[in-house]
Amino acid sequence: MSEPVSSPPAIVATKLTKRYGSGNTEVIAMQDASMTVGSGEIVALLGPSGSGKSTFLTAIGLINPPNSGTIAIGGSAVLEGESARVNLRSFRRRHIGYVFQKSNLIPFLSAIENVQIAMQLGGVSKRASRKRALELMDYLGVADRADNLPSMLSGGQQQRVAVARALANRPSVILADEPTAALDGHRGRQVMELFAKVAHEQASAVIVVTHDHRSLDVFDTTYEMEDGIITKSQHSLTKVSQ
Ligand SMILES: Nc1ncnc2c1ncn2[C@@H]1O[C@H](COP(=O)(O)OP(=O)(O)OP(=O)(O)O)[C@@H](O)[C@H]1O
Repeated sequence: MSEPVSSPPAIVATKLTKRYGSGNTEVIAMQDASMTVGSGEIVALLGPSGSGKSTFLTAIGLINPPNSGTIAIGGSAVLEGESARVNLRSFRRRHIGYVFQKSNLIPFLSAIENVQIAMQLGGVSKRASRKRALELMDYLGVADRADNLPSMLSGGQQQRVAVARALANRPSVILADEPTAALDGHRGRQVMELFAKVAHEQASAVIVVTHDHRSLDVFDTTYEMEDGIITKSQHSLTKVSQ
């Protein structure tokens, strides 16, 4: 009998290093940062302000390449240092859902159009994209604001629309940078639980940068970042060994 073929981890980041500036103003924002995330795994990345969390996440999101190190997604080498091995824009659109600290919605499109456009750019019809957008917005409690412009929504509502947009294409990788900062405790918890559900049910790999220690129980693994260096935290070691 043949052995089952095991699929490669969804994300393998190896020894990522990023410097900003040079000479006196040089900052090493990330140093030899490595992380492997499996399909269906949800990971928290904690750490003080300025420790390099956004630098790491934007590197994995193919937005802000590292100076050195490699990133493989779904078993394919995508970035080797600053060199792209794929067309980053189309790869990002197909495989990565990103939630920024600020919602970054397109101001002249309605909330639902902001979610739909992510799907329509990939060839999904207007009708099908509207149906999925409404389902996601309903789940996130913003369906009643579907036809409003972002400027008519609260910060928390805008962020929930941004989460719906990130999930729209069922990406294999979801990256979220403090997605619950603008939400109250209850909504924040719901969003974290939604990410966990998406990870476990759609087999997406999810990395969430968070300061919210109240929701750490939803994560499979927890990493900490300090002065650009990433380590696996005791919390996740305890959880794995339970
Ligand atoms: N574009 C940039 N130019 C110069 N330095 C930068 C730039 N972006 C980030 N840095 C520096 O790199 C370091 C890491 O920043 P980063 O934003 O990754 O940290 P962070 O952990 O995400 O912080 P926060 O929790 O406050 O968002 C900091 O010292 C920051 O000042």
